[in-house]
Amino acid sequence: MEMTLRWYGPGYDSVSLEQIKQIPGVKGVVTTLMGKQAGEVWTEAEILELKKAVEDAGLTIAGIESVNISDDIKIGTEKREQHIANYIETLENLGKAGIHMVCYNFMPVFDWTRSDLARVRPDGSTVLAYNQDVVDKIDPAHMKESVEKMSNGFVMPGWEPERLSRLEALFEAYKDIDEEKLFHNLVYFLESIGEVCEKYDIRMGIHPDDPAWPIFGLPRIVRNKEWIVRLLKAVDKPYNGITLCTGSLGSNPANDICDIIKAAKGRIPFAHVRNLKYNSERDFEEAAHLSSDGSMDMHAIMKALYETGFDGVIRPDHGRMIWGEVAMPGYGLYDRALGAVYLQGLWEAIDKESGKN
Ligand SMILES: O=C(O)[C@@H](O)[C@@H](O)[C@H](O)[C@H](O)CO
Ligand SMILES: [Fe+2]
Repeated sequence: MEMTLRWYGPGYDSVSLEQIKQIPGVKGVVTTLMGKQAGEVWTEAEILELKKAVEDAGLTIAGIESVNISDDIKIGTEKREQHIANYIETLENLGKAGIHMVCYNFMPVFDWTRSDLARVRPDGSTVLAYNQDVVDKIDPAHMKESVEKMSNGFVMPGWEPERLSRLEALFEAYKDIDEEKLFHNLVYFLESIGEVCEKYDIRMGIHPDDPAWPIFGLPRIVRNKEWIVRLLKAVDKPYNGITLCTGSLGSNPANDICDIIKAAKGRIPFAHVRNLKYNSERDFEEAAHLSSDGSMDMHAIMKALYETGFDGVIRPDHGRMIWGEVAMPGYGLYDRALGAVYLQGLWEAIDKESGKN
């Protein structure tokens, strides 16, 4: 496994590459071109510039998180073909630059959703949290204002101002899209990019929906073992894989993460490993990565990855805000660094005890 940290790119991240380089065991980052709108081409020159910035700091680009998919592709509008052609060109340019892992998601309109970006935990840290009752009261048309107030002035992934100002039109465009249509459009997209992925040995990792159930009346499909297995079978090629995100899949306690890891064996190019604390059926909050701080068994998760031969890119996911750090919610340095080292500690122990090494 290759331990990394997510880095948002020059000008977008409060964490520097120099800081990331000092986290033990972290040799690479997963990054993106933040300024790009979904549907646009990433040129070779832009990719090489990003690559140079990372490599000049002594790190590597282990993969891209994310090359976002436009709503036109998800809905299947007449702009879909052009956007897919642009996506293929982007993959070609990434492949030429030696980048072989790409994360994306297929959530309509929103990326991840939380009701609280700074809930205070008993230890005084603040975390992202989700409460269904609060979300049920949010009028999606006014979400722009609420999110802007909550995000400390940072741009949140998937919640870019450009997208939020088109909410009403977007909801309208999705009105006939149910789970089956969305799934069909996802398969269509994956089939269309097969050739370029195979040519450049690019492994695509779809990120699960977060939380793992439909919200605001919009369909969400990458949310449990059944859908994941169905998707892996529908395009049964090594390039079609998943980003195993424990926090997203784990938002639904009915999801057995270790079982999903086993079911997706060999098809997990990327893993996001973090812990959550369930407070009730309708409320969860993020926790430190350490098992005892939340509700998940991180040792069992790392062991399932180990035992299924996981050889992909991995990163800690959302961290708590601790020690007075001011950063994009979930993406400070300190708690993610603790997470990266803890996960490597688990892996080292599992590896040594396996007797294989
Ligand atoms: O929850 C997060 O912050 C990330 O895991 C997602 O934003 C993820 O990058 C996207 O869904 C993948 O496209
Ligand atoms: Fe994730």
